[in-house]
Amino acid sequence: MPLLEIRDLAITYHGSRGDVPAVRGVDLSLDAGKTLGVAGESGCGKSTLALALLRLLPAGTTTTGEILLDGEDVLTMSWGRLRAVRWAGTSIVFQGAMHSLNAVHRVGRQIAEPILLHEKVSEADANRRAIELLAQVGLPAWRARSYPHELSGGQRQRVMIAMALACSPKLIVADEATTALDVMIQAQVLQLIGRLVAERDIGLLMISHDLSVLSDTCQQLAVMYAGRVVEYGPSSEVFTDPQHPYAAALANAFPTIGDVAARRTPRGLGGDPPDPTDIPSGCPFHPRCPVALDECSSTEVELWPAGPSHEAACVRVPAAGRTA
Ligand SMILES: Nc1ncnc2c1ncn2[C@@H]1O[C@H](COP(=O)(O)OP(=O)(O)OP(=O)(O)O)[C@@H](O)[C@H]1O
Repeated sequence: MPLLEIRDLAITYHGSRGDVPAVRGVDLSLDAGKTLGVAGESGCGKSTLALALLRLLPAGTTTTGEILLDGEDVLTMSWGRLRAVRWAGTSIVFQGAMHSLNAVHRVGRQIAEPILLHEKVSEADANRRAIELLAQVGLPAWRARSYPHELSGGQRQRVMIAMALACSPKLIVADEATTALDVMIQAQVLQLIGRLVAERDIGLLMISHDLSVLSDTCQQLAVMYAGRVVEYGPSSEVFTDPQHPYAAALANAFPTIGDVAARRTPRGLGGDPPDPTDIPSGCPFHPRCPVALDECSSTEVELWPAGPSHEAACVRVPAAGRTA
């Protein structure tokens, strides 16, 4: 059984602009100890998906489908069970640790807090665990007495990772967890996350607009556009041989180390993603697609096989791969 199985997930906000279908029929799965990256431009529904995994969406949002964590549906479990799942089952690392950490408490205390809340341990034991966790993310014990403003951005993000690990979760969701950091620190923090999840057999669902960052860290990649997954498969294939024109554009939108070394300019992605209250008919990417066919403005295709374990939702994927 997969650690996480998302089935036909659809999420609609009901806001002042009317209904916003932010996630539309997403299926994803992740095994324990494996890493899955979810990529896409701003507004494609990545954070909405992440928040749904812990039922953190605003009240009144409509969510249908299933989010099975070890076979148990997060969307229908009791509040008591959900409290236990938050931290001990799934924990989230957000972008911008300064806003997620409490400015008036020392970071050691903030790491010890979820341990005290979820486990029957003494304060001294929780503090000892906090110091061990700091060591695991590369921070010395004396840092436990620091306040968030006394740390650098990279150190704060390490504290967030220590907090996320505090109650030994089965799944970590990292939502743009390294985006605000400079490139060198980002690489260090990504390496740290990768090592810790591998050592502890934790599933990692990592969200970023940057496909190249995800392809370095994750084994599987899902590319989202206008609330749907448009390509899904092994990282190496999706990044180096994308089948959907949007995934291809995204893969080209960021410079690789090779591009930087050769001073090549990556191709930009023209236009903007659609307003989710007014998604174009057919394939939602067709107005921006450089290789759109006539049928793309009327037909929205489902994901279909583009390889043995690779799927893409594009009419141009060779017919041999199609199941229907
Ligand atoms: N509380 C809300 N009420 C109404 N609409 C919302 C709400 N939160 C998000 N949305 C809309 O849902 C869509 C998806 O937003 P979401 O934050 O999931 O995208 P994203 O891919 O994570 O973008 P970003 O990378 O900018 O965070 C966007 O169009 C956004 O405006």
